[in-house]
Amino acid sequence: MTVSPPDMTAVKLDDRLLEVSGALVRFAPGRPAVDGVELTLTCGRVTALLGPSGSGKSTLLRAIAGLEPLDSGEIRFENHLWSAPGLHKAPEDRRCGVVFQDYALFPHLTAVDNVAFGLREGTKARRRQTALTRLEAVELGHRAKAYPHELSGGEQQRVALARALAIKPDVMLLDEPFSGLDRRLRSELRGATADVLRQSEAATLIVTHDAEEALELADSIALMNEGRIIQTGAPDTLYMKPNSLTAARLLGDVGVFEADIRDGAAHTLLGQYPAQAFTDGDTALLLVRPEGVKLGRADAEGALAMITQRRVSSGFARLLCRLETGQMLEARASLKENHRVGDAVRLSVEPAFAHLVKAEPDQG
Ligand SMILES: Nc1ncnc2c1ncn2[C@@H]1O[C@H](COP(=O)(O)OP(=O)(O)OP(=O)(O)O)[C@@H](O)[C@H]1O
Repeated sequence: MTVSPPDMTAVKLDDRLLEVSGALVRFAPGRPAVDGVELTLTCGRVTALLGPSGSGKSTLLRAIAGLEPLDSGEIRFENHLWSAPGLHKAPEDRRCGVVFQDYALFPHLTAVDNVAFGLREGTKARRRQTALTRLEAVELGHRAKAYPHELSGGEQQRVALARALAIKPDVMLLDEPFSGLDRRLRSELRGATADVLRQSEAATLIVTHDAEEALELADSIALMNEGRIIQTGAPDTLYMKPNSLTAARLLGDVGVFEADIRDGAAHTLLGQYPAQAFTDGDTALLLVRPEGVKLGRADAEGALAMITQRRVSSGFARLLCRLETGQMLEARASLKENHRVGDAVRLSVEPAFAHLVKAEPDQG
């Protein structure tokens, strides 16, 4: 049997980190825009920064790029200090590639000249050749001579990506890079963009407020709320095991049920669930993802409910069900199943899609 040698490149990339610790940015009295953020980005990996509007995502990205000074905390790349109070490495010395929401292409330069703009080394002809290679990497070599206004939104996005990658950055920062594109194009570009970014071996941070986008393209997701990172982890872990109701809601629809912890189990309207991490008397919430809700006939086991709404989504039906207590729970069903509004059903939940979290005073 042949044993492959260890992949030294991967090991080396994993060791190249951008580390944000205790980062705080304050624009005005009151809650800071970025409030003590801890975040690590790894070279060769794509991290999505997901959070609601105003949660501080762009400010954090700008602080990493060197466009916003820190009031406290620090930012280091490979242990070299980039930012700290009173210390600020200039943006052009950080080897950060940045793609802004509006792409910020120069309208008077062709695609290839836009990409060549940031290159400093070599003759003009050499820089153009490098720019062309970068454009080809995003499958736009054939549009090299086009001006931005002659390019579609998706093509402009790829020119901006090629331009940011042209300097072979250590860190790539993208602020809502797909937001100006229609839904179909957005989904097409996501996968391709993530592949290009991984191949670039930069540590990548993509800011988004679209959960589907974050789940689809990232190796890891950092959830941001009110200036803080509230949870980080692999997409599926975060989706299935959020650490709070806020984290769960940032990633998608979730049903919420009070859970009474007794004898090591969580007692809920939807049955009992193991609750090893809790002690008797705790108040917890059972969070249920719609994909895990099973619908049985009215004479089956489970909580009795009535379907109050049926909506067709891409590839499945969303069924809104009202339990006897008046609580609502969303379920997903195949389009071929003949569920109708007014049908009585029994609801049960696949344990893998149910997750207990601590109840917080402001949650409900
Ligand atoms: N230059 C600035 N001066 C004053 N306040 C600012 C400035 N930039 C951002 N803020 C405030 O800081 C907070 C965080 O803003 P930020 O743009 O980082 O959020 P965001 O999560 O990126 O939001 P969105 O998704 O809407 O872009 C907001 O309350 C915003 O109003």
